[in-house]
Amino acid sequence: MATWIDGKAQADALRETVADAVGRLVDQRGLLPGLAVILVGDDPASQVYVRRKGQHAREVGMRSFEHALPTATSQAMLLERIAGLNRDPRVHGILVQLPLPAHIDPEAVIHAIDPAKDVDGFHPLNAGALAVGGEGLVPCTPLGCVQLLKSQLGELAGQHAVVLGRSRIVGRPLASLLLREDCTVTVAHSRTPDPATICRQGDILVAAAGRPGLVRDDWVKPGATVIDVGITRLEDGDSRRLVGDVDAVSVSRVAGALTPVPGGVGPMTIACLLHNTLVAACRQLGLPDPPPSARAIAPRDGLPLTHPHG
Ligand SMILES: Nc1nc2c(c(=O)[nH]1)N[C@@H](CN(C=O)c1ccc(C(=O)N[C@@H](CCC(=O)O)C(=O)O)cc1)CN2
Repeated sequence: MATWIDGKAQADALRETVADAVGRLVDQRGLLPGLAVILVGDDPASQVYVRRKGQHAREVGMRSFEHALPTATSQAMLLERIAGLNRDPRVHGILVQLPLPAHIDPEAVIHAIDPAKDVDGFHPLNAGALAVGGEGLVPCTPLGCVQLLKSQLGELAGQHAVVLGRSRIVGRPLASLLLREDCTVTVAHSRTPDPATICRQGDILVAAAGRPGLVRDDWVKPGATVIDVGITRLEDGDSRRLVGDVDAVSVSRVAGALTPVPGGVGPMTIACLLHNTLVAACRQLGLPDPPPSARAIAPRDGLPLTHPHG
């Protein structure tokens, strides 16, 4: 039976570390990191995530700037808002919540954000830096996945990691990050023939395909560490539930360890956003990067065998 990797507990620990570092920055340097989050439209899930980002930013002692814009906002108006935030010295991190309404080109929006404030790590300068092993800002979900893997396995060097999915937000940057950790990396995607056979070769398997329940027990190498990035809302009459890309019931019988949905990668995404905002603030002021979170990446043991969040 697999061990559950508790992303919520890891995210709590990372937020505490960020809060300590923010406290030191305020006390010793008089610097208050600021995070600006822009939401266009009224997608209910995005509203939840944006509200949580603002709330968690305030809880770790940062300044939070929340910009809720109507669905009809034009691309030009959005770009103007971003230009204002790029100029604002109180703002060290800028994020535009995705997805955007169909009339707005996400590429144009991502390009408009100052790369030094791009705490999502999506700007081509940051994506390029990650691809060539340079110093940029790293997308939050892949960063969270690597922290969860390190919490479980310690050293990742030499592990064969299979990443299922090649999106710009998760699959591609995660493959680069895992290479940086000296893993052997295979990326499988929607055009890969026989993905089950490829996935079954992974000591680490990250499912980021956006297809609920795709990964079943016969896709998983016995004892593998499985990270489930998928979050799909299923509604069945009055009942609603969140499901991942992994069929947790069958996979938990084969895997060595597995992240739950909810309570796995999702909470780490927001905690890593706060970490990125802290890093961005330090860099903009010419200060050294804060040390990586010892508490959040220390291997843990004694984890429960039951699903940690019900
Ligand atoms: N600009 C961005 N847009 C989006 C990103 C992103 O990283 N940057 N990622 C996702 C949404 N997202 C953060 O924005 C996100 C998704 C899920 C969670 C989370 O904590 N999920 C919980 C379940 C919460 C629920 O009840 O719905 C969990 O998995 O336990 C946090 C952040 C797309 N857009």
